[in-house]
Amino acid sequence: MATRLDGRVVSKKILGELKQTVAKLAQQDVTPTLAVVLVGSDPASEVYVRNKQRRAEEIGVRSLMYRLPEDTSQMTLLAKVAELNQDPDVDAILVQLPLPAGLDERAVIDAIDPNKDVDGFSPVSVGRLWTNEPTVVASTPYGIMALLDAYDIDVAGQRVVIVGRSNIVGRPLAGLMVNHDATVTIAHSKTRNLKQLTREADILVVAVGRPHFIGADAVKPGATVIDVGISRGADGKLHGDVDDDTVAPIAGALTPVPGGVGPMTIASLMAQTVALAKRRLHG
Ligand SMILES: Nc1nc(=O)c2c([nH]1)NC[C@@H]1CN(c3ccc(C(=O)N[C@@H](CCC(=O)O)C(=O)O)cc3)C=[N+]21
Repeated sequence: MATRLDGRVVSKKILGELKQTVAKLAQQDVTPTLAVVLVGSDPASEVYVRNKQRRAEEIGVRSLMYRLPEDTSQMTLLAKVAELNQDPDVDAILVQLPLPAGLDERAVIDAIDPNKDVDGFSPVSVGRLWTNEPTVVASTPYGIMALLDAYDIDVAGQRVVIVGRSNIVGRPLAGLMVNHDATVTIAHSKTRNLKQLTREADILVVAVGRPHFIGADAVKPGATVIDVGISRGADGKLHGDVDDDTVAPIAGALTPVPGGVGPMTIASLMAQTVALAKRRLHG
């Protein structure tokens, strides 16, 4: 039976440490402040927003939430971003993705001050990631690396297959994995013989957003399987992309959904918000 990579336990520990850091910053009159913009409503974003508000409160990070209506114009959204860029009390800005159809995601991301871009989506941050320089990185990939590290799963020299090439998970995770000496393949919807490929993975990461997409026949026995998917089923429950019932008995390690990558994403977002706030002290 696979070891359960418990994101709740690991994130709790990280958040506990952050709470102490935040308390120290408070003595220097710094309150790390995260501004979140959610346009319309996306189910995965709603889960994220709810949980991060809760965690921010627990550790003393100020979280400002801006809910804009589904029919918000590009101009209004850009004006909101500009306002947050200029606000000296705001350390970190996060615009929830995906944006409703009709809004230009790239233009919005490019409008965020790279020094406040806590998702690491700005071209500057992406460039730094791929040249292996210190930078803010997307919270989900950051959280996955932290989770593997907590369980002493070393990625160096391992064959990593990432299914999904999104800017928020697949691509940045590939960069981090390469920086940590893994051998990385990114698979996607056009990949041929996907199963054959995923069966070669020592570490398989799945981020496609389709429940039960990966079954036992797509996993090498003993492999580490990271399930990034999160969809709400007709039963109202959250489901990942991996078929837990068949994969858990053969995998070496597996992240549950919920309770795996999700909580790690939040802890990583908090860690990077605090890191951005620390720059107020050192410039
Ligand atoms: N700019 C941007 N950055 C993101 O990182 C981003 C985004 N937009 N849009 C939406 C997705 C989705 N996402 C989640 C993060 C945590 C949970 C999470 O807390 N999951 C809990 C759910 C627990 C529950 O409520 O039952 C868990 O898996 O245990 C879920 C989803 C971040 N995303």
